[in-house]
Amino acid sequence: MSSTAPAADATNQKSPDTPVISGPLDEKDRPHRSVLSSLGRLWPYVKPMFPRLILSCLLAGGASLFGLLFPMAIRAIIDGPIAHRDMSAIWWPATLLLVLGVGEAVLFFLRRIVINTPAVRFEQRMRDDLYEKLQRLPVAFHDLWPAGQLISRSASDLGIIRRFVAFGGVFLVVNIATFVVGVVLLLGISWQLGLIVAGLSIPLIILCQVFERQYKDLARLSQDQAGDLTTTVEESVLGIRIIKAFGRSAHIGRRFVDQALQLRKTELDKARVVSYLWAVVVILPELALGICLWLGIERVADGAMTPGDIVAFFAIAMGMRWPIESIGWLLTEANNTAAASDRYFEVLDAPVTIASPDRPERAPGRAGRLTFNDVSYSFADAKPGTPPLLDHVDLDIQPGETIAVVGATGSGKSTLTALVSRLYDVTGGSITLDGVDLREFELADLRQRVAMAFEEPILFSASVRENVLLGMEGGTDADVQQALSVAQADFVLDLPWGLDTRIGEQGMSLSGGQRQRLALARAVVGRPSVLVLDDPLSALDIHTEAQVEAALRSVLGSTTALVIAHRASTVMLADRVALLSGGRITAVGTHSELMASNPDYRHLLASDTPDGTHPDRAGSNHRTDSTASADTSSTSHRTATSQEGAER
Ligand SMILES: Nc1ncnc2c1ncn2[C@@H]1O[C@H](COP(=O)(O)OP(=O)(O)OP(=O)(O)O)[C@@H](O)[C@H]1O
Repeated sequence: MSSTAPAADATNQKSPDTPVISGPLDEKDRPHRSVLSSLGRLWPYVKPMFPRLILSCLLAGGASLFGLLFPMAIRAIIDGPIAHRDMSAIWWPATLLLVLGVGEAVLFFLRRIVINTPAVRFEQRMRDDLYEKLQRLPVAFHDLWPAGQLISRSASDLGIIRRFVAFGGVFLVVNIATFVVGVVLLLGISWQLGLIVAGLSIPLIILCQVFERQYKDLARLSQDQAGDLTTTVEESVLGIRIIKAFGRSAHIGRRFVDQALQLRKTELDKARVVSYLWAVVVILPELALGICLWLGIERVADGAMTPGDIVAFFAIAMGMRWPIESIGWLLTEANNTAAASDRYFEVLDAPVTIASPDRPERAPGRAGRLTFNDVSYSFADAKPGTPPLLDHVDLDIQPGETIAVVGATGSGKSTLTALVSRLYDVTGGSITLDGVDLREFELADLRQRVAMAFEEPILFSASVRENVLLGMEGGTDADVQQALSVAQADFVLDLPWGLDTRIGEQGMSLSGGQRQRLALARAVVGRPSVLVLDDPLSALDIHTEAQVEAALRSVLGSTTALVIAHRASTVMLADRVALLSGGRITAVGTHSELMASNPDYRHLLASDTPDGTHPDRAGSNHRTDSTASADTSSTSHRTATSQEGAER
């Protein structure tokens, strides 16, 4: 056995360099970043489109400059042909006006053309990276993150970021540049009046800093609240049957309304802060222009300025109003984008704690000996000091052997089986497959060797064939049909379009038992070395279960299997049974040995007939003994709950 796998501590005391998986952080736990630093993190995505962004800035800047030069042409008309009553000289400033007007429109049009495609690609690359990261992040991450938070990050947040990078950011740069160029032009016309307008920048800078401090937190809060709202909508859509069956629409509706009201309050707080900013941003230029008008008229009267000067000055100053006023709105967008960027990178920065090793083991063959060596496991969010859920578990499963894991509800059976395909990694000890630590396999390779079927069968919005193969390379219709036959799921061949019938969400409705059998077919289709069955037959009636088990035996004869069993009928599939109790495997033996010798096991699998035989199984040719096929006392509960969840 290779020994390069990392040794892990069996307790919940994490070493300082263990990457920690956490859910969305509270505000107090988040690192504080300035808006610039949050926006700066977008650079790797912005970089490929940077030349286009520069071009876009130049085009928008050129258009704004044309706008600013407009008044200069008017000044030339007033102080030239009009003042000298010489209309023959009007043609060139008039032509200039026309060129400037058409040029401004053409440049704005070109700017849009130049930036549209790269902006859409930019958003797509960010979304692809987020999706790819979500696929690589371990199940422990997804356990802790509400789906709505992830959906909102990959949808609305990315829209906010794209709009700012392609539009808001460009105009923030262009409008600041327009302000600077405008001030230079004004200083050229009259340095005294120009200084008054230039002085605007001082209160504006102070104001922006105060605004940033107040607004960014609110922007973040509102995006988080929108994520929570998305989670509520998602849960109520997925759980609509439960909500309706319990008549809880009003209750869930109230929860939604409460959250929506919180979001509304935050949006109103944002609007309040923005309105203060806007009020000042709009008033400041008006004040400056008022002062300039008063002084300007005096200067024209004194002959220090021509009428053309004053008209040009005010036309330029008026042209600068929008760039100044829009700074308020653009700062709002910058803050929204910074908050969205923080939210995006929180997911991208999350550690991928379960990954392929640098030099994976390429052990051939499929003997399938599965060994748990002193395995411990604690959930990442378990309180420090709580005992591990699994504690020093030792179990050796021979190639081709089927072991049933039996234990009380919540004893850790599902967690134990999830360790086999590294949905979670052991926190102590190791699991080996044919002597190789699971952490030394390439993940894709491991998950080809180990297949799982869960009690809650998830089907995707796709055809039967796609659901069974789930991307398995080289899978043929013959493979699918064989797997369907093992899982007793041939019923799909009678569906309207056979293997092409769309099922899953928005597809053909299937019953819970039918879905479980399809999920089982998915598990067996790849002929894995190890099959992990997490109570995948719980929704089947006993007759169908017996048929599936009979068909499964042909597969299990050559496949190592770990089967979670809640009822004796499922235990019947196994060669041996392992009892999980208090985090440990406390007994291993055949069903009859444990029934005879272990009171805990007897208690868990208590028979429902006086002689221990199930009425439907007595006399059948299953591997059985006098106590074998009885359903457990917990069966009715399990079946009820699984039907509640699974039957459609
Ligand atoms: N992601 C998680 N984070 C923290 N605790 C968890 C998580 N998932 C499960 N648990 C807890 O771990 C314990 C074992 O859960 P597990 O699903 O493995 O039990 P089980 O034996 O399969 O139960 P059942 O028979 O009801 O399916 C439970 O107490 C459960 O609440």
